[in-house]
Amino acid sequence: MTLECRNVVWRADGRPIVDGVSLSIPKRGVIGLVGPNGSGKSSLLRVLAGLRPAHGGAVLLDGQLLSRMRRRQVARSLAFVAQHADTGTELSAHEVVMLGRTPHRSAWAAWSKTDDDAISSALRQVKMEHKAAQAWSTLSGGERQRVQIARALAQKPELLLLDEPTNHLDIRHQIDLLHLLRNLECGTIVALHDLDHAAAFCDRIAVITDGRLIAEGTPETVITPDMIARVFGVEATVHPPSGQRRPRVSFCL
Ligand SMILES: Nc1ncnc2c1ncn2[C@@H]1O[C@H](COP(=O)(O)OP(=O)(O)OP(=O)(O)O)[C@@H](O)[C@H]1O
Repeated sequence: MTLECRNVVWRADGRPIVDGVSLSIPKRGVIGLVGPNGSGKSSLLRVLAGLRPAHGGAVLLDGQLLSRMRRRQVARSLAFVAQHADTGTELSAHEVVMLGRTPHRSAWAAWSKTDDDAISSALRQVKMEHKAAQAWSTLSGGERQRVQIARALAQKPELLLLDEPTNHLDIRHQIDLLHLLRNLECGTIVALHDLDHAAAFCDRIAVITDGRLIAEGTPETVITPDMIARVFGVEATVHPPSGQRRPRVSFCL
């Protein structure tokens, strides 16, 4: 299954926030979406997830217009983890992850072993089994983030869209999560601020600024001093650590 947007435009208050973006998310591999604050990353991900209707262009899921598909059908294929995902405060962590099974269940179906296995596996993947019974409202920011990722994994998506999933996580959990994403058997697009993480874990990098996609390619071709200066206005050098291929950024502070 692939997700593709063609010349997509999304406006707010008449202003183009996503401005003619064309991008393909293949069925395997991780695309890192990078760009400055307010450049349109979250807006693009929401349009790709079908949560905001595009004002121009088209979003296609396996060649079909996403806007014509039923929400449930979309949710069986595609999971989205928002930047500040919240949920009912009365729920436990386990119950939040159970929500991920909703697209696969009918209202009258009994809870199945497949559902249970998907939830246990998702909690295990984000290392949150030990907190499964704890109330959502009492979890830390990083724990909530990991539970939301488990909810998306329990959905068993073929495509996963994540908006800055590492932003509440300590460095150990950031690295664990990025390894996890890289090893998933689904196509993934992930908005990231850390250029080194994007370079180290993503197969391709898409750069967005002022709502426009200005570069897309392998980390080696995209993460360059010129791009960093042009897009972020920061001077940097870029070298792979010895014996490695992927770029590593040093900012001139
Ligand atoms: N519903 C809306 N109404 C008005 N402006 C909006 C709306 N949604 C987004 N914007 C504006 O669009 C721009 C892009 O926002 P978006 O959240 O997509 O950026 P981002 O690249 O994800 O930023 P960040 O890195 O800070 O999370 C911002 O200037 C934001 O204020």
